[in-house]
Amino acid sequence: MTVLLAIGFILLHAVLILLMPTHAMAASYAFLVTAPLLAAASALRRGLIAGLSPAHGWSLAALSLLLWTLGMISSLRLDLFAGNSNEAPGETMLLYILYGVPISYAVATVGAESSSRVQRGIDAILAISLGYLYFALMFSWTTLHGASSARSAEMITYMFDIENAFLVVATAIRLLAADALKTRHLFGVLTAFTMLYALAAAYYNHHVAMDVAPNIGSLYDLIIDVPFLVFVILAWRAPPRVVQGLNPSVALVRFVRIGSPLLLALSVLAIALLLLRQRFSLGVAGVILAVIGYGLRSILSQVRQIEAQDVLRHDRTALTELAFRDDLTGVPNRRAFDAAMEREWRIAQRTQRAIALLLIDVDMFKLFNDRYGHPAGDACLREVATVLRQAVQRPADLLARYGGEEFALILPDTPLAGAYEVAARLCASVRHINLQHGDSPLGRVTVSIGVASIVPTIDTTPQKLVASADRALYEAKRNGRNRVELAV
Ligand SMILES: Nc1nc2c(ncn2[C@@H]2O[C@H](COP(=O)(O)OP(=O)(O)OP(=O)(O)O)[C@@H](O)[C@H]2O)c(=O)[nH]1
Repeated sequence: MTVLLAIGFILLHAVLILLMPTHAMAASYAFLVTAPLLAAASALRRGLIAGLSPAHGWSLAALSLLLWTLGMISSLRLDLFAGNSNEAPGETMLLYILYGVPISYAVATVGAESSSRVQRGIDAILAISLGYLYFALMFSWTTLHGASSARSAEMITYMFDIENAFLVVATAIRLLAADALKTRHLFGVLTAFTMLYALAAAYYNHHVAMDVAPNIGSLYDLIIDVPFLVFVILAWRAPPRVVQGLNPSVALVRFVRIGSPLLLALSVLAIALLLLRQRFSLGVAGVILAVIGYGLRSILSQVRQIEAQDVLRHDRTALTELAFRDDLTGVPNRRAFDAAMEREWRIAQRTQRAIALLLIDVDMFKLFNDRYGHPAGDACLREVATVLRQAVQRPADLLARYGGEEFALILPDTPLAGAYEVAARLCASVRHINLQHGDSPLGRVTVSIGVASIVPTIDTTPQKLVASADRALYEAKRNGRNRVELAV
């Protein structure tokens, strides 16, 4: 439907030029102003549909198109009401040039790394400076009344060529590296538009305006309608399949995401360098601004990267903590026990010092659960863990929940006698909290502890230490519970 309307638009444009030869200029201007206005309206509409981040890009596209429309209106005013005869009046040329600034800003900022306010502020300052430098460069070749010579008019045409080529490359790179469909749609439309516009403008500026038809009102004007109408058609519909199917490589996406904010600084630098010959101090100021803008942006990017790394490191530490901690009791879990045992065993092997292991089991815990319920059982385990943790004194000792109602304590550099002392203290500590247990002979919660200690040799393993402590624990249970037994 939009395609048919666009064809109708062009046909009507042609028919009116042919039917009204005396008013061809006015008739043609009406179409040349309407076409970019329609494109701006369709960009705004798409922005409203797309929502947030790309909306900002669509609004910038609309602003670009409006600036271009103003350029055409300015040309209309001069041609129809001021009897202009110069091809390159400054005001009109400037508006055409400024049209590229919002698109450049969109290329630099949409979906890019510039999410902080300061970064966006720097981008905005650079974009405005870019506009001002364009302005200065433009008025070094022309005045409000027009270019002083054919050479100056030609220079302005080249400036358009450079700007248009730059916009094609910039939008195409963003299209190729857009990972989100909405961003891809935005830059897909902008790439198609800037390409067609660059071709149309180059043909019109170099061939039509210079040689065959210097004034508006010829059939050549239809060429100018085309890019804007294509913009309307593409922005009106949902993204076509070819755009949906693009699948950029992660490396390219990252490169462009990080690099695109630098585009503005580089553009300011390029225009400032061009200005150096005509307006030296302004050119130098532009170069300095570009360098400072680039530097500040890089610093801010690095600050954000370091912040992100800090958050990651913090999260990783928290995750590791979680992975090695028992949820219920807060003491290290079985995984942490295994790692610690491995580590301490190797140290003991190297130093030839004894390593002791205590296996601590809550007595008649099944009956406790049955009588008081599972939640009360959980609370009991938490309390026992707290008491055990408090009773462990050396920093190198590691208390862990071994499984179920069983805890384990690794005591590096501890012979059997010392380990027995610790076990007896733990046993007494649990008894002294006086946690009621109606089905236990003592009427309160107690623990049994099996103790083993080994000086590791070539043919012993940590598993042997665990098995010895386990046998001792079994003995403690068999001998009446609430007691410590040593492995023989
Ligand atoms: N509430 C609670 N109970 C648990 C948890 N883990 C294991 N248990 C229970 O602990 C009980 C252990 O029972 P048993 O292995 O028969 O040992 P016991 O009843 O303590 O008997 P003895 O060890 O011979 O004194 C089982 O009923 C398990 O369901 C836990 O995280 N919370």
